[in-house]
Amino acid sequence: MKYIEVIFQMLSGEEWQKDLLVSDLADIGFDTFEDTESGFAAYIPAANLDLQALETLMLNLDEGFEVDYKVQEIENQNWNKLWESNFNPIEVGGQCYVRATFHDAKPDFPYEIIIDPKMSFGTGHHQTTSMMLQYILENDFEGKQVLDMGCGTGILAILASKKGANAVLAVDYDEICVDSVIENRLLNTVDNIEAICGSFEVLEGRIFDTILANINRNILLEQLPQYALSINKNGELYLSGFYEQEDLAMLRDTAKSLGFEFISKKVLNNWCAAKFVKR
Ligand SMILES: C[S@@+](CC[C@H](N)C(=O)[O-])C[C@H]1O[C@@H](n2cnc3c(N)ncnc32)[C@H](O)[C@@H]1O
Repeated sequence: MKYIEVIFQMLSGEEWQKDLLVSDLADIGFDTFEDTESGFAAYIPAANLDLQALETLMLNLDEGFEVDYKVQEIENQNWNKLWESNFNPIEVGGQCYVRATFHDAKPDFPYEIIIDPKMSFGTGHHQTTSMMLQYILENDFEGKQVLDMGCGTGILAILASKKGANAVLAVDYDEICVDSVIENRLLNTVDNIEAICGSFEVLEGRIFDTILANINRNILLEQLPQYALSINKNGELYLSGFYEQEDLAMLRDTAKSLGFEFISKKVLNNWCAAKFVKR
């Protein structure tokens, strides 16, 4: 299979703007990213490349965020090796250690998560994932029915399960993510995570005590009414994948109109996560 490599050279801008660009590139099908000295490279199977979407994205970058890019076709390569060379273990809140199978274990951490992300989002490295992990560490999951919407690798579902959740439903519309959750739940020997491919239509009237959703502002705004119908009274809703400045007020207002009380927020490099309770 032929692949397309796009090399992005950052001429000016902030790290969070780069993160946002990576997330937008993932939305148009880029599935592997590698840091370089002056920016990063992104990869996509040649058959999936939508050049017009890429050009539109690059034409609409924020003012002050200047990026050069070069598109070239390359032969397929060993993606796992590329990913392994870019993936370092991380610690969250001094309590949770996220590593891959090829890293040494650290048994002194109360929670260890082994992740084989291959091509799906969620190694704990992204600020939004680590803020969600932090929320899970700080809150009570014992005996809870949990939904992880937009589960990626299943990293949040796995920590919820390890923190005593009764059952976790992990949902993602990307089949690669669902396969990755199935692999990762085996690696972590948790047996109460159900993984389903789809979106909120798969919920079929199920009700949860806790909902986790790290997606993006627009999808969250679209799905909030469904979360309100799918959560118990006093159930907890944790959202991330959006910006504090531009997005939080909008999400808070919509959540409030649906009966959610805003409880707290976390912010890292302008990325935000927030906790709500259904009243
Ligand atoms: C930012 S990643 C979060 C992954 C993981 N939960 C984490 O915290 O690291 C968002 C995930 O949501 C999925 N997603 C995006 N839109 C979705 C939708 N409408 N329905 C279900 N999943 C969606 C993407 O495929 C992606 O895996």
